Amino acid sequence: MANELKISPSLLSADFGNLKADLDKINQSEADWLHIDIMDGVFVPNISFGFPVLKYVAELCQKPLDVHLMIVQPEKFIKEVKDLGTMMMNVHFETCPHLHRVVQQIKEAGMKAGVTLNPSTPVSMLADIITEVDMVLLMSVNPGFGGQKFIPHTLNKVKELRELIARTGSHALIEVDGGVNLETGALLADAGADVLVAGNAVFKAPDMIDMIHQLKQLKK
Ligand SMILES: O=C(CO)[C@@H](O)[C@H](O)COP(=O)(O)O
Ligand SMILES: [Co+2]
Repeated sequence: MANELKISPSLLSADFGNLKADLDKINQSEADWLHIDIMDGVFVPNISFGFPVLKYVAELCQKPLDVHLMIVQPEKFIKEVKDLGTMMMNVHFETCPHLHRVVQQIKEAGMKAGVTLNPSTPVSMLADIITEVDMVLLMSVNPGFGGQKFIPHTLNKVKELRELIARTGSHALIEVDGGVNLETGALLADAGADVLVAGNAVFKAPDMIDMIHQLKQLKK
């Protein structure tokens, strides 16, 4: 269904001692994508996983990969991201002084291009690029860690972005990342989000597959 809410579980909250078991569950679930957070300890105060580990994840995961790069100069890694078989490459607005060029490079490499905004970056900063991007990823926490509390102002940003997309005829999807659970997810779906990223809510749930099913039921 074109209008269905998409769910992208965030690998950062997986059990890395049992990664294969968690990925098997994702494969069996109604998850639409797998969200992968790459951090460099420079743009954000944390380091996550690199390409040797992700190569293994990509081999095991049957869902399209939604890669979120929290690194400086993300354009240096377009080839490595593409080689994982990535569907959507998300770069941060705050790390790309030449954002238009980076978006074109991602698309030329054969991936969809997403642009991510930190909580303090206004939606209006995307006015001149919105028709070029496939997705906008709104951070609803400050990036760097899973398990943080949802920032409610994100709901206003989703509505504002929905208006910008309608006004410009952009086809961009709206994805939201950080502190998403059944409660905040319902509010986001209502505000107009297309894709919800959920880390702790999915991977720490007693029944991951059922939690993904419940998130999928939230209506846009
Ligand atoms: O990009 C990030 C954090 O920087 C996210 O993708 C988190 O991994 C989401 O985790 P939860 O807030 O849903 O636990
Ligand atoms: Co993320």
